[in-house]
Amino acid sequence: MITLNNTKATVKELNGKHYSPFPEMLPNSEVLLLDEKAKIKVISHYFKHIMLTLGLDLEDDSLQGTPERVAKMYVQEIFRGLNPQNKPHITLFENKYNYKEMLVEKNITIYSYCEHHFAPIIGKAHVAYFSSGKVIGLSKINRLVQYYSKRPQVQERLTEEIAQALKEALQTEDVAVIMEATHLCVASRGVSDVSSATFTSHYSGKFQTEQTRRELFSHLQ
Ligand SMILES: Nc1nc2c(ncn2[C@@H]2O[C@H](COP(=O)(O)OP(=O)(O)OP(=O)(O)O)[C@@H](O)[C@H]2O)c(=O)[nH]1
Ligand SMILES: [Zn+2]
Repeated sequence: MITLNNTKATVKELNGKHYSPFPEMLPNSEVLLLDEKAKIKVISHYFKHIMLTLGLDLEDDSLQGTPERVAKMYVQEIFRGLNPQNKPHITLFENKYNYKEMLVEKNITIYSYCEHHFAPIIGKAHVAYFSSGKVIGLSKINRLVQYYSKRPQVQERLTEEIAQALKEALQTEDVAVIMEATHLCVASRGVSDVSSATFTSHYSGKFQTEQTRRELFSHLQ
């Protein structure tokens, strides 16, 4: 039995490569208390079960480390946006230069994962805003997009979360987010359509007017 950080969580060690019953699920409230190391331990244990259930040979030296590799990848990389401690610190500057026009940060790489299949969502985000007196460090826009992407997502929520975070950071409603992405759960399995893409957008404040949107689209062409 392994005890994790004083929580009631216990997991039974697998007996060699034989399949054992699933360990008891942790309630969500206790999962949140686990630190990264403990989460990696629990996820690798479950992933080992998945591999064994699929009939994979965990004695194989190429597969032996896979449960821990996957667990580390989930916790420290592709789902790191689930940990609020990883939220980027946003640097704001005074708009001393009195820049009044639209700022567009385009072609920000999106690499997210669909929450239904845990398959990649790959695409681009374009973000625009008008300053309300504060200017954001450019790279912080990319970092915010990355942070919300590193979660199991649906594209609609991802678009809204980015828009909301920018509004809070910049203290303005004048924000637009446009996203175009390919969902590998649509392309590589199921309906297997490799050419379709999904387009989502959020327009608020000044971006609700036709003229401002036209200007934004002209920058994106
Ligand atoms: N709205 C929305 N749907 C998504 C997104 N990513 C994946 N999906 C869809 O989520 C749906 C899940 O539907 P289910 O019927 O439960 O899953 P499924 O049986 O695997 O469906 P198929 O993909 O059609 O084989 C699928 O239609 C996916 O295409 C997203 O970002 N937004
Ligand atoms: Zn999916």
